[in-house]
Amino acid sequence: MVAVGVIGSGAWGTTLALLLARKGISTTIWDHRVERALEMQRTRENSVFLPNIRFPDNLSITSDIAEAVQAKDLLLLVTPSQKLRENLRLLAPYLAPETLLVSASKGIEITSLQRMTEVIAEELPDWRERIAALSGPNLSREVAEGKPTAAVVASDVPEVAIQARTIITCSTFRVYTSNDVIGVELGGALKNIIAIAAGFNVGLGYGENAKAAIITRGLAEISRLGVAAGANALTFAGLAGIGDLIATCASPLSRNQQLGRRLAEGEKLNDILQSTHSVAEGVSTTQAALKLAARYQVEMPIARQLSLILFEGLDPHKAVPELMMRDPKGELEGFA
Ligand SMILES: NC(=O)c1ccc[n+]([C@@H]2O[C@H](COP(=O)([O-])OP(=O)(O)OC[C@H]3O[C@@H](n4cnc5c(N)ncnc54)[C@H](O)[C@@H]3O)[C@@H](O)[C@H]2O)c1
Ligand SMILES: O=P(O)(O)OC[C@H](O)CO
Repeated sequence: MVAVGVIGSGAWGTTLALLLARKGISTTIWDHRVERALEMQRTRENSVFLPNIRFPDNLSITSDIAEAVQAKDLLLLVTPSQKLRENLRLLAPYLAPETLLVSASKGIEITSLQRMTEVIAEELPDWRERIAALSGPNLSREVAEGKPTAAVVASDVPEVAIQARTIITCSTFRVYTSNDVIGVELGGALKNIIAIAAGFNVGLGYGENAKAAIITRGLAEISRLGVAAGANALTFAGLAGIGDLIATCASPLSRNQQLGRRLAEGEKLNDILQSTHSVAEGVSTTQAALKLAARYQVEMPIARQLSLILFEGLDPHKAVPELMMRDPKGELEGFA
């Protein structure tokens, strides 16, 4: 029988655990805090991130990392991206040689500028050939409620992507495979920057034209950096690219979009971050993306203006005209 461990019990880790358990897979979800694990065991729900969605009986919750990791066919790594490395170090002693490692986190490690699968490969070199990344337009609440959703799992090793797809796919969650790990991971991470910008659009009361411009010019920015980093440009026309941009820029369920809206409405970044347990990956990804953009010498004007607003106090009302009045350009400049 297939057994899966899920490292990280936020909204997405819990949702993926629910999907797998509902499919009949023996699933163990790990929370790094004993008291939260005990509470979920007792109440059989994740009242913080997914209230009123009951856990199936074959979903176990633990704060014992060995129990979550030992004898698993697949481990889903779903921590905030800046916390992945420390968790890999914690789980490494218990990992079986045949376990597949699938990252479902969407971010870039700010200290190393590595994608999540690069962090995994560096920390766990013996599992190099067993790593994959899962991404796509996957707002957790909709997935947990069983609404039809599609995603993509990418690996350098085709059989690994296929094995992961077989384990994760179910009647409400259709998983495609890809061999473009760079594109799938960068699409998922970088769209969070654009989702924050889309939140500004909501908060500032701009309309649908502006939203469409943010999505399409955001896609141009993501694609420029992605291709320079080695991704296949076509990946950004797929689920991990435009697909995820549409979902997060359109839906008020997106935490990154919510953060942008609240900033535009006058709240301070630190106050917003302190007011929530949820991770808005776009904040750290904006910093990481601009460093990568400098490395690859590509322009990311939306990310740059967002960074000035987030970290240097630029007034969003000034940021937008500055963005609009940059040097005129051809639409496809920077691609050829
Ligand atoms: N929520 C979604 O809809 C969704 C969908 C796809 C991908 N993701 C990605 O999944 C990742 C996790 O997001 P989420 O939405 O599940 O989280 P969340 O924002 O709902 O909650 C954060 C989680 O991180 C945990 N955490 C904090 N510090 C930790 C540590 N040191 N070690 C382990 N866990 C720690 C918290 O306990 C909490 O469970 C992010 O990279 C996110 O972008 C989220
Ligand atoms: O809520 P967000 O903004 O972290 O987005 C969640 C998912 O990444 C959507 O695909």
